[in-house]
Amino acid sequence: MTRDFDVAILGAGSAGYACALRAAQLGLRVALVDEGQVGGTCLHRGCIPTKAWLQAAKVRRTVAKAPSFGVLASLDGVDAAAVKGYADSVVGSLFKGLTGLVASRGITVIPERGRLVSDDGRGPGIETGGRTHRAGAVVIATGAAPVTLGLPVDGTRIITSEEALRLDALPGSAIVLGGGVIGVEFASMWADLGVKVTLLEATDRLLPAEEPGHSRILAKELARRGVDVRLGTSLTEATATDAGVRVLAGDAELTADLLLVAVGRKPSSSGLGLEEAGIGITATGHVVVDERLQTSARGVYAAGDLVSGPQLAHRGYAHGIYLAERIAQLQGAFAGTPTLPRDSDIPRVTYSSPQLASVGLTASQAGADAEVVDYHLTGNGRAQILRAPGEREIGVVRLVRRGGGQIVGMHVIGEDVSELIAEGALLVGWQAAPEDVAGIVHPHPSLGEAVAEANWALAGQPLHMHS
Ligand SMILES: Cc1cc2nc3c(=O)[nH]c(=O)nc-3n(C[C@H](O)[C@H](O)[C@H](O)COP(=O)(O)OP(=O)(O)OC[C@H]3O[C@@H](n4cnc5c(N)ncnc54)[C@H](O)[C@@H]3O)c2cc1C
Ligand SMILES: NC(=O)c1ccc[n+]([C@@H]2O[C@H](COP(=O)([O-])OP(=O)(O)OC[C@H]3O[C@@H](n4cnc5c(N)ncnc54)[C@H](O)[C@@H]3O)[C@@H](O)[C@H]2O)c1
Repeated sequence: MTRDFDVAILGAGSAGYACALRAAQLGLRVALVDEGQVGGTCLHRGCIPTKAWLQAAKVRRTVAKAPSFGVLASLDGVDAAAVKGYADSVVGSLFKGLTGLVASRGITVIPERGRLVSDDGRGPGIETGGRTHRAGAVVIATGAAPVTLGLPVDGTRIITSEEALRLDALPGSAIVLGGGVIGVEFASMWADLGVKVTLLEATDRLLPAEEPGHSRILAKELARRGVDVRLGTSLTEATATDAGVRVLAGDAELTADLLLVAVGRKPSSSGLGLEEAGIGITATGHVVVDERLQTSARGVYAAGDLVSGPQLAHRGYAHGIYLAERIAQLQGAFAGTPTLPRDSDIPRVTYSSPQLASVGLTASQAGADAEVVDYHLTGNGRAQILRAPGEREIGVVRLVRRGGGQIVGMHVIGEDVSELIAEGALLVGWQAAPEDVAGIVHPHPSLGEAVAEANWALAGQPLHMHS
């Protein structure tokens, strides 16, 4: 039977393009269909541009406190158009590299809107512009889009993260709706760039999935930098006005130049032909899959933000790589063992100031026999060097161990601590016990020593820590 491709992928974001790259590497003939640009949300409208804006915010904060390090500098302001230019240049350079890589692996990119076509005996397919591309397997990876709660999003006064990243002038004031990852990153970044920010969160804490103590530290730290953090506050009405936006939230009426709506992202699963193919979609819009990411339609799989669980780029990569190997295995092109990581082993980072990073279980999720160690970065030489003199050190590394056995969680908060979580992912993913890793030497002075110190404490041999 002649098929156009071994695998056809709908959506070229983190999940889709990772699947394409790995499948091509394994010798499969691959089609990658996307109506937008290869790289998807993360590269063009998500991870990369937000982190570039956060870096600009950090530079401004650093310049503002330069004199306390003995360096004389003056802060003249922020040129938002130039910051956007810098963010665009980072995206552009990564995009160039990615498109070159995709081309070098012989992947056929189809730059069109597509939809699933059921298996008619020749395999499932993707239809684009009246043409059907049949394949041995189809991967659906169409991602997610902002939830707007029916608010009148106009892209100017009432916006989502998509428009926020395209601003070439900063607002004087902003209301951020939602104290999840997007809300917290924008609130932190805008506050550091000089915007007056009000942050509204419906639950009683920011970043509800993180350790409660770390949520409290974050809220306090944002408030210290001028963010008006309002917890337990839902918005009831938002109206764009000539001057900006008017918002009713709880008993308060608030005004600002703009409102950023950041209350979650809904899977983009409708209008793709999935229901017609008999594929289950949950009330939240997630595609129903089994433990191998297979849908109920033969030869059709789903990956990334479409699948219930943390909406993270690196989870998308892991799904894509797994599916490429699984499909290649079924087609006789891969002899290895494809492994799909558990969602609980996937690390998360919020790149605000301070940063929060975590992997595995929180202390309360670990249960009654959990042992917890908090190593405060006040005892860490590198942390002391990084913070401005006179500033209070608020960083903490928390390790959670279950019943005298393996480490099941690591949760950190502090400046520049995001890179530490890769070690946490190794500890949790390899089910290490503190005694197993107590002999691993960490460089001095480094933030990583805080992880070693927490491990030593759990192994009953704390060094720079009172027992
Ligand atoms: C502001 C923001 C910041 C973020 N920061 C981070 C971060 O720092 N770290 C992190 O891990 N995650 C971050 N994320 C989340 C991350 O971007 C997503 O988890 C990731 O992009 C999901 O990948 P995906 O492949 O599932 O979907 P996407 O990347 O959304 O890709 C889906 C692709 O499908 C295409 N598509 C959809 N429908 C069709 C169709 N019918 N036909 C053709 N093409 C179609 C779209 O054009 C898109 O390119 C952030 C998200 C946002 C919004
Ligand atoms: N650094 C990163 O990894 C990163 C950065 C940005 C986005 N993302 C991903 O994008 C996804 C979407 O981010 P998000 O922040 O939009 O969603 P989220 O689910 O992380 O947070 C949404 C927040 O909005 C609150 N909320 C909901 N309705 C509300 C209302 N009516 N009033 C006030 N608050 C309300 C929720 O309680 C929650 O805290 C996340 O799941 C995340 O995984 C990741």
